[in-house]
Amino acid sequence: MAPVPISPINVGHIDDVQELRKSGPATIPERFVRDMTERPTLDTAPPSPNTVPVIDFSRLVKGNKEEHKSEMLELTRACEEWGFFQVINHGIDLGLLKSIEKVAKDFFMLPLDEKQKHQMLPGTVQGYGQAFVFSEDQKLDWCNMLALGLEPHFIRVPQLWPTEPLKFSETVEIYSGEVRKLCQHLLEYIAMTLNLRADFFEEMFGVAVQAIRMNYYPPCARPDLVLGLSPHSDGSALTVLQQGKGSPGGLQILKDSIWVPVQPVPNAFVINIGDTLEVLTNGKYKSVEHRAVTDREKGQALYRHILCP
Ligand SMILES: O=C(O)CCC(=O)C(=O)O
Ligand SMILES: [Fe+2]
Repeated sequence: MAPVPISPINVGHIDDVQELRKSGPATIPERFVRDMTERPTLDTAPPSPNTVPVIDFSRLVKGNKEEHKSEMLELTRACEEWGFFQVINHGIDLGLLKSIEKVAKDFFMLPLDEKQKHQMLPGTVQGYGQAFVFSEDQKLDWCNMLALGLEPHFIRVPQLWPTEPLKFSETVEIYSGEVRKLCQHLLEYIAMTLNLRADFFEEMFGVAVQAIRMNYYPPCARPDLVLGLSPHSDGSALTVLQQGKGSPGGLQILKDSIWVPVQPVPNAFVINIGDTLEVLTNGKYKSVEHRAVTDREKGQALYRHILCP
């Protein structure tokens, strides 16, 4: 047993979901079982036109006039009607995408006591564990999380990698730099869809704070009873998600009162508008509620990156 951190918040006993899965895969402890109203319906395929818009980033950057214009219109529609879009042809090296997936997955596959050396303290969102647990009565997510805070100029990645520390830190740092640039460009195009100067947000935010997180949703014998991640909206300006290769999906967004799955597109990033942009645009662009569901057979590691002013 890892030492229980001393904290003024009593969050009760929190089982590690990967360990639960190993010891008694069919038993779902009560704290993970959702109330009827919250349980996911897993078999509802979305009507086909009802899918999250896909933005071809290369057409925004170097498309001809027509291509650029139609992509900008699609971006506007995505921000207004969905609050979510997927970005393809984003220019980030696909090898880097693979590497980040590997380091994330490798971390989650470490023995529990290795991971718990970086245990998250209750009420904080830094380190390994269950984030956002604030009380004993709260239902728990079927998810393990590794949260790494980043600072604007100096990216401080803790040495979390027991065997190859450099590989972990370096990969995360290089990747974060690339994702930051992509976010900045997207914010420029988003500003332009609002008839603002391209550098409007950059000027307003200054050097934005970046935070990164890795989520792992182990397979769950009863995906109908649990949630991988409770419904929420993000407080960020923009959030960037990378769904793992061969991922069973799991991200769902609330659209017209229906939970719509975001079908993974190979090598794409899923981008969503956070509360900050919703407020700044007076609600024209939406920060949409979303959640994650689990899969019976496949686990999924997900890399999440947020940019907040
Ligand atoms: O894991 C997912 O699919 C969603 C993650 C998410 O919404 C978040 O980290 O804020
Ligand atoms: Fe989120």
